[in-house]
Amino acid sequence: MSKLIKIGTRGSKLALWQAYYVEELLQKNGLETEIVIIDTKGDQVLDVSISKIGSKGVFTQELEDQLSDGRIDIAVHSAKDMQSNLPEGFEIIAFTERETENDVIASSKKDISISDPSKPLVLGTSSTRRVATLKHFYPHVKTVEVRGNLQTRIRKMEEGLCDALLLAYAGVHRMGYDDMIVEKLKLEEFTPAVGQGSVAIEVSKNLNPETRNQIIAACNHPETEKKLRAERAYLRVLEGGCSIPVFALAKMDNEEISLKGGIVSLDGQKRISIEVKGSSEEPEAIGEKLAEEVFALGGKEILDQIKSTLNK
Ligand SMILES: NCc1[nH]cc(CCC(=O)O)c1CC(=O)O
Repeated sequence: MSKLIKIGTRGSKLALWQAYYVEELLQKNGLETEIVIIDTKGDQVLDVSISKIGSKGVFTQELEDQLSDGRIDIAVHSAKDMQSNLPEGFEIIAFTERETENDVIASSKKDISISDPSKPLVLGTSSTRRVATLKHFYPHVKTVEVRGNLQTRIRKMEEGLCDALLLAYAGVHRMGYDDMIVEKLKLEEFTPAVGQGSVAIEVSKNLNPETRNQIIAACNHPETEKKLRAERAYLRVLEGGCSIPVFALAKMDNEEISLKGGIVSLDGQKRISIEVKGSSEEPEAIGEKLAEEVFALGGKEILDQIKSTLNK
């Protein structure tokens, strides 16, 4: 008999969607499940920007505490929100099949365009990558910081804080707000954050091997896993979490991975974006090669400058 799998998740609607999605994958494979909702620091502190709370583990710490003592067996997260280096004793064992990776503009208004400088536009976002990318490609667009879950952000937009929101397609789609999408942004400009669109399953390294294998068989999407390993290796070299404006997107064709990625300075002045290729047998090596080449082109200076600004 297989054991009951306790799925730990944050309580936001998007987090719950992810938990139910994973639950369904597990149940389809004959596993029994239970969902445990856990409150995290990132959910409680809504008035301080994430980059100021300290990016490390604001959304993951409490889930890891419960993984350690066995109150939950797996923690479900947006892959994008996972630090590139997990604390000792934890590992990601599965990445679910990736959703469309693009960023999108979502609004209740219809006449929104980011490429027409004659139309003033205020976009709500709290991502340094999105703000810096806008400054680089669309300097006429103004931004305002909007935090909170998707529902809260939409409410703030409708109250007039901004004209539209800049969000991941995956989240908007999962929450059923497709009809608010006014523009799907180009991957070449708004290259997504590492991991965007996939759901990651984190466990304690003490999880019993049989359960571990059952979870992998039920939930892991091997192509997504290889792509995200390449992307995450890039992020690991840069020691960045989701608060640093770096980006990377892997594509896989047969057994070859091409990884496009780079970094953009906070003021949008400098942006490096390149592509490297390699064998999907060694995805991490591709991510490391990307980091090396980005650094060689001046990325290290941009990164150091970003880190010193964010740590002030
Ligand atoms: N940083 C918050 C976050 N984490 C994951 C998603 C969306 C779903 C995903 O990318 O998997 C979002 C919202 C957003 O960026 O618009």
